[in-house]
Amino acid sequence: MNEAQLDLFPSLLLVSNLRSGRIDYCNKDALEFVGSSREDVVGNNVSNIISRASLIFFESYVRPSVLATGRFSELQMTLVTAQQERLPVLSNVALHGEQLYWSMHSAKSRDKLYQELIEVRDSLELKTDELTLLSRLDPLTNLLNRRAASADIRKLLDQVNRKFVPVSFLLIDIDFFKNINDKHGHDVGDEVIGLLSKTLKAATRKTDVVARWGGEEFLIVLYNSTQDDARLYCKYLHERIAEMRYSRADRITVSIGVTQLPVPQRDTVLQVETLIKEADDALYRAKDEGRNRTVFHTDKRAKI
Ligand SMILES: Nc1nc2c(ncn2[C@@H]2O[C@H](COP(=O)(O)OP(=O)(O)OP(=O)(O)O)[C@@H](O)[C@H]2O)c(=O)[nH]1
Repeated sequence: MNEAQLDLFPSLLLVSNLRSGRIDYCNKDALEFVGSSREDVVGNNVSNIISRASLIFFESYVRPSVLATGRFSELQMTLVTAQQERLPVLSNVALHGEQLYWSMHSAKSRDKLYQELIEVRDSLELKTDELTLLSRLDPLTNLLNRRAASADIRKLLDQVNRKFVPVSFLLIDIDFFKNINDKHGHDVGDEVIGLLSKTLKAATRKTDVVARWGGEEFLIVLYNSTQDDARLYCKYLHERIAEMRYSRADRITVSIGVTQLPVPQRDTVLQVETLIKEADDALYRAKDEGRNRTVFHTDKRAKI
């Protein structure tokens, strides 16, 4: 086969000396790829057309492997053109005597496609994160919705089961909220719910769970909070809420029902539903006893 026939191959062909690195042969495709004439390439060193990083990789990793096995496949490297453009190629290398036979393919479109795929994946991940966050939040208040809060509470209880930390469950319900809607309209009601949510959020720590549990009902789970802590906390909440002012509505009060996580047995499976039910019973009593107050489920327990 003569050189003219080798020029017909639709890939980059190159022959170089293993020890000196001198290029002995280069086909037409390879010359066009690096943008040089045959005179500029043949007789020169491969280091003139291979990037420094590729050369270091070749010397330290590929050469020993080629010496041991006689070949190396799918070598990813970068060629540097006469215009100093860096172009990715994929090479197979075979050793015959002192000479290395290279066949290379441009990996430009493959790398571009790969890059595009990475960008699409990154933006999809970002979108998924945004959607996951959105699906966890209540749109009016930006607090956790009931479903997300339940999931977070289950995780928290799993943790507390392993290493006990006192936890308080608070159900908070706006008193006579229907009157606000009836007197001022639903929009004003929404504004009250939004402002109250901000107050609740501001009054909690990162480790607590704050959620919109229902229409005008909120759930706060206080992590590392004893019953005495919860009592002080609820007093603080009533005070903060009494201080709140609304542009178009009257002041509001809330009723709070609280339950405390009992010290768990090692194997106890804690039921979120049971704890919520206890807090709900206490809230019902708070409403029954005149509203604008906190009732503890444990107070009732002590009497039984
Ligand atoms: N504006 C507004 N109102 C809501 C929303 N969700 C629930 N509500 C209203 O909240 C009111 C709750 O009324 P009730 O359950 O009778 O309770 P209440 O008037 O707060 O009285 P007590 O809880 O017994 O103190 C209802 O009128 C609901 O329509 C909401 O997202 N926005």
